Amino acid sequence: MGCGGCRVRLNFGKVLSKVSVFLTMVLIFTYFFYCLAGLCDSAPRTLYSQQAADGGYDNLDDRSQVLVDLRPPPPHHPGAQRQLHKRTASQDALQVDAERQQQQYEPGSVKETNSIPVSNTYGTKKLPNAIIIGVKKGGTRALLEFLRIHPDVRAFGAEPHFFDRFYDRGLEWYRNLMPRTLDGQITMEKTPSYFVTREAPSRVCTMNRHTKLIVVVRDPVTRAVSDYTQTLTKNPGLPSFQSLALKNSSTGPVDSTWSAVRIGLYAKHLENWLQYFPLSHFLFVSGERLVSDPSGEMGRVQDFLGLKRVISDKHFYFNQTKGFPCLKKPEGSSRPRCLGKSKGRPHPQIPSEALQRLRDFYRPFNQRFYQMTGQDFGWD
Ligand SMILES: Nc1ncnc2c1ncn2[C@@H]1O[C@H](COP(=O)(O)OS(=O)(=O)O)[C@@H](OP(=O)(O)O)[C@H]1O
Repeated sequence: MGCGGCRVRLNFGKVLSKVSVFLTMVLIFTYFFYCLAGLCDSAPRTLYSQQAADGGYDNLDDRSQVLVDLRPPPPHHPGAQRQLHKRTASQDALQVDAERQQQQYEPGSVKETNSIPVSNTYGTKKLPNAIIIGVKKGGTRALLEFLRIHPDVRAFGAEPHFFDRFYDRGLEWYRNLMPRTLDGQITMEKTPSYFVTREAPSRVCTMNRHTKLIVVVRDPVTRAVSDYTQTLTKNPGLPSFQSLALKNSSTGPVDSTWSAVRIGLYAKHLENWLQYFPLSHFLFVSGERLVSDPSGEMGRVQDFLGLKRVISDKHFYFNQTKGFPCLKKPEGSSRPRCLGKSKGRPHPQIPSEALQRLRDFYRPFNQRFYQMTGQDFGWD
């Protein structure tokens, strides 16, 4: 009786173990076929947020690159992944800004759907070696986006405003915003207001006196109108350009205290920078030539940065509708793209007399700027 009961329990146990082996096999095969169907590679999506934290936009189209990038980070970065989640509110805000600015690219008529987000957990975050310090409305976004197609350039997408607004947050905060770079790659950012910020030169110099500085300059009169157009878009009730640029209801002298006018006094701002950096540390990019001959201007920029000339004619096409050069293949995309609507927008009509007054006002400052830089930008 006792033996019989034991045998029954033994048989029951054998059946149970066979069933569990069978169920395990079913589970293994199901998972195997599920993976074969490519449905178990959800990792890239979870890691995408990290890539965003990097400030990079590496939406690679090549699926194999995804697998490469999914390898664990190198051993000298054990905490890299965890660290990426430790973000401050301001970093989040900047990221939103970066994404907004990234949307300044127009995907044309077709929505980008085939790019696969991947993370970049390689490399280290470094302080910038080169900064686009100005000028506002000069063409700084175009320059940065053109540079980003170079494999040896990694740039933070938004404007970090470290040397003017957030200096008290410290260099570590700034460094953390930067994308990761590998040996031989350069780190860049652009914040056009640095050029006109009194404290910026000494602060940049304190960070690294070897920093390369790029200034995109544009005819100060057109630049002022462009600046005004941007403010007008945000604030449609703004007084007329001429009433802001000229004192005494447009009858008096030019009002150089108005920021749209003041920013165009390039020689004055450059004097401040030259107290901390020699001229050899600067490259002055012509905003006009960046539009009329982007590859020519990009050649100069690559030489200045010590980069191989990779960006060339074949990367650009002229978009007739936009009226500007656009990229055939911007970073992270296989589709041609132009900068967004806020770049290259139509300017309001300004009375020619007001424009002439401004032209006359700027002439001596422009001449001085040409002398200082050894370059004639042909604005007169
Ligand atoms: N390729 C291309 N596409 C579109 N726009 C281009 C391009 N190259 C230069 N530009 C000129 O860039 C001007 C905006 O300058 P910034 O990017 O420096 O502006 S900002 O300071 O970052 O707001 C912008 O000024 P507006 O024309 O007044 O909109 C453009 O003239």
